[in-house]
Amino acid sequence: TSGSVATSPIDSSDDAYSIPVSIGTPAQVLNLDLDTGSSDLWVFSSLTTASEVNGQNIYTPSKSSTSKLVSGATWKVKYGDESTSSGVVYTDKVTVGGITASSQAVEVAKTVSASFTSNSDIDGLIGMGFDSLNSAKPSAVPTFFDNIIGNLDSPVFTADLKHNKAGSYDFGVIDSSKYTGSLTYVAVDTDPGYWKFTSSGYGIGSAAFKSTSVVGIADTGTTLLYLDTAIVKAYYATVSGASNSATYGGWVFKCSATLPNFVFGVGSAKITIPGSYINYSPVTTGSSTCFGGLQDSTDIGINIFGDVALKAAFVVFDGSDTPRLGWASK
Ligand SMILES: CC(C)(C)S(=O)(=O)N[C@@H](Cc1ccccc1)C(=O)N[C@@H](Cc1c[nH]c[nH+]1)C(=O)N[C@@H](CC1CCCCC1)C(O)(O)C(F)(F)C(=O)NCCN1CCOCC1
Repeated sequence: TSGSVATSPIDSSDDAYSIPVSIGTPAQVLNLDLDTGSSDLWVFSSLTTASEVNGQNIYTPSKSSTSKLVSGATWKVKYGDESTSSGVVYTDKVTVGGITASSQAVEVAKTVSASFTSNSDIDGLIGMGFDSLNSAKPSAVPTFFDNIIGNLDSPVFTADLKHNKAGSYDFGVIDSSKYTGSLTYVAVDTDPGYWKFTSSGYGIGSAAFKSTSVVGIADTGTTLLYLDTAIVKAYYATVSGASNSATYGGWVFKCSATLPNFVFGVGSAKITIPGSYINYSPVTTGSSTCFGGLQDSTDIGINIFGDVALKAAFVVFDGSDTPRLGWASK
């Protein structure tokens, strides 16, 4: 089997990309953030503290004839941006892009942190990282991808994220109409559970490409591109008036600045991020100071090829026995 689901940016800054997910019988449709940087499928629910729900769609297990409580199971996740959620676990029928996992662990939130409450565009997450990152106790529960992979024509899902318009996630098929040229594959290190790979270098604008190994994760759940200090400094050295602002917690520049393209290498292939993608957004609405889409990864401790990078490419997440990532331009 194979399937495809449209994914849309939740806002004009492409802060995150959500997909409609059907849960239960009859179907309850929630908009979940497909996140390759984590491995919990969790949802706002009828069990979520009422004061912490603000406009999100909720999953009500008691209204589903196929829901089952997983006795004694609990979960708790904390994300890089310090947001948290926790609760209990049900199993239920989950369908994404026409593909159904008949008994998917659905982690039902009893409590969520303020940043989730304030984001009415996201009703939860569907983690597509490796199972080692799953937070359920006393034992981890499989991801949606893990549950369907055996039924897929090919053990893959692909990401075709776009700037300010709908893209798609496909499951079980690599649609060659969605990219140009050929796919270049790189190995994935699944420790500790991210889609971690080594980029072969970078180029700034028309400057010569610098061959150097850059280890990072392909993370659909992270908005920006986070790389080593040296690369980030070299990039913003070409942007007159750019500075690393303590006030705004990162590199900023005049919104009118012309930004050079940023190229990253994957094996012998090169992915070009248009300079315009590196103008993330004004630091506050209406400001003429803009925050960069490329930021320093030092405080994170790992380089992250987030949506700013991913939306410049077509990416194959290959979950075969030897996991790998395929990259192509588009
Ligand atoms: C808010 C913002 C200025 C636009 S942002 O650029 O910070 N964007 C957020 C995502 C977002 C978009 C829209 C609204 C709200 C939040 C962002 O990029 N957050 C990253 C920032 C980060 C990463 N690392 C350090 N900082 C993050 O936490 N991403 C996680 C998913 C997010 C969580 C908040 C809600 C949206 C989805 C993530 O899963 O991709 C992750 F990989 F970064 C992460 O935290 N993975 C957690 C893995 N743990 C390891 C231990 O076992 C449990 C799982």
